Amino acid sequence: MNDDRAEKFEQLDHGRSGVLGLGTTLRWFHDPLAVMQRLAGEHGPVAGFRIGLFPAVLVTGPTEINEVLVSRAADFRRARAVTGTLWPALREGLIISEGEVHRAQRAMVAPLFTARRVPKYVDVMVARMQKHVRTWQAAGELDLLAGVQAMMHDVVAGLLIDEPLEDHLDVVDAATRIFDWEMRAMSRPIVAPLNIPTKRNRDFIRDLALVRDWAARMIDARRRHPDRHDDIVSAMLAQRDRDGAPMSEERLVDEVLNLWAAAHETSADAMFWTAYALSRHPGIAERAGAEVDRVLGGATPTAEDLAQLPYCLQVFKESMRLYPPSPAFLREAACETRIGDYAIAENTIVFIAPYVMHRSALQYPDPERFDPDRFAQEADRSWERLSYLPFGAGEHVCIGSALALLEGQIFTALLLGGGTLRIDRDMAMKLTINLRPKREARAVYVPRRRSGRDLSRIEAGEPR
Ligand code: HEM
Repeated sequence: MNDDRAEKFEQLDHGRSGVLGLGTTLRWFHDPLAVMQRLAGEHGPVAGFRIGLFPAVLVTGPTEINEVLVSRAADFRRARAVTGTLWPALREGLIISEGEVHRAQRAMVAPLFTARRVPKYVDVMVARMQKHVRTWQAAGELDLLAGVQAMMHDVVAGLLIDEPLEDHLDVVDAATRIFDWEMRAMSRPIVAPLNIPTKRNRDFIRDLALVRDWAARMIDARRRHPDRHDDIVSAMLAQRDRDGAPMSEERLVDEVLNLWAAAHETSADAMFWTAYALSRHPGIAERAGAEVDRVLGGATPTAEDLAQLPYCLQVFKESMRLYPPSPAFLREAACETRIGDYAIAENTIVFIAPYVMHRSALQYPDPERFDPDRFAQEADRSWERLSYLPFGAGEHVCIGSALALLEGQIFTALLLGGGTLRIDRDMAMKLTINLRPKREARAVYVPRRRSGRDLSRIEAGEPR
């Protein structure tokens, strides 16, 4: 333990074990979001419970979350249940690596995603998102989750490799199935190990080989012709560590898969919930739409325009408060330690739940209300550092947060530039690894009129 005063901390009650404790475990797999809310309501920011035989703790207070992720992070490692399940797909990339491997890899990749560098990617994001939003407008109706997932594959693949997605559709399909396999594996109590040849497992192994082979070819093409490409894979190839060595071939392939997985799933869910929140709050959509009209006047947004669209960014941030794409993430106590007032035994599973903290009245006045003004530039936002964690914190904090904020702001502007979505019912949420809608969300795209013109007909590049 990194603190030798352990004896003064309370023992955490994990409830009953064995068959008697089965109720919480079953409820957890049925509806983890509800169980988390209940546990935090009954026991406060550090709540003990059990998943099957394993002692677990739910951490939902800002100070206590900060202990786990930042100030006492050395006492907590990635949960082995997660790393074991995800290893075949993600291997030694950033998402599940730890220690020296993680630090070295992060030092190579982080410079590509700084707030100064990411505006370079705006044009790719705009072009690819605009194509999809226009298709929705033309169709008039869509399955919103499928729509944003396709859009974000296009965006993320376009950032990784500067080639048309249409030339790589088999790879996108395989990547989609790999990510689905991961989501499923993470949200089931029992999963058939990969060496059992179920159809799902055989498909997964085949898909993985296809995507890794594709990534290796993309890397090779960029290694042979460094001047022909300007994308993230080329930028990773050009990176050097402290000793001047490049990333190995294996690590590069791992990282392509890691970045694609990390960037795609979370971003697609963030776009889904933003569009959904706007559809349920027409007044806020109207206000953001007026900002878009004033600044863009129907033209395609550029990196310079984004500073003039603060309310679109506020909308996106508030959507990630109420609907954090990563509602809970996992750690495991690497030694005997403590969280808040409680002693924590080695190997205890630790759930960190921004979802619960973001909806707590202790942190946010009227927490269930969708109110982008919480994030207004002139508002007091001193709470943001500790109480708002859609991107996590500490050494594993999201490497793509600056990019994700741009994506969300651009998406909001593009969506509202042409109209707004209408979804006629409240969507229930479910937790996979991410926050997903429980059921299909059919959305109707309603074109908006500005100054007597039908915005859905305004083409890119029209003078403002
Ligand atoms: C709205 C979109 C996004 C959300 C909500 C999000 C959320 C998160 C969270 C909560 C973590 C930390 C998990 C933990 O501590 O266990 C994380 C890590 C990570 N994210 Fe994101 N993310 C988003 C977009 C992106 C994008 C666009 C990229 C790619 C450029 C990305 C790449 C990563 C990577 C590589 C990690 C692992 C970092 C490490 O452990 O060093 N994410 N993300």
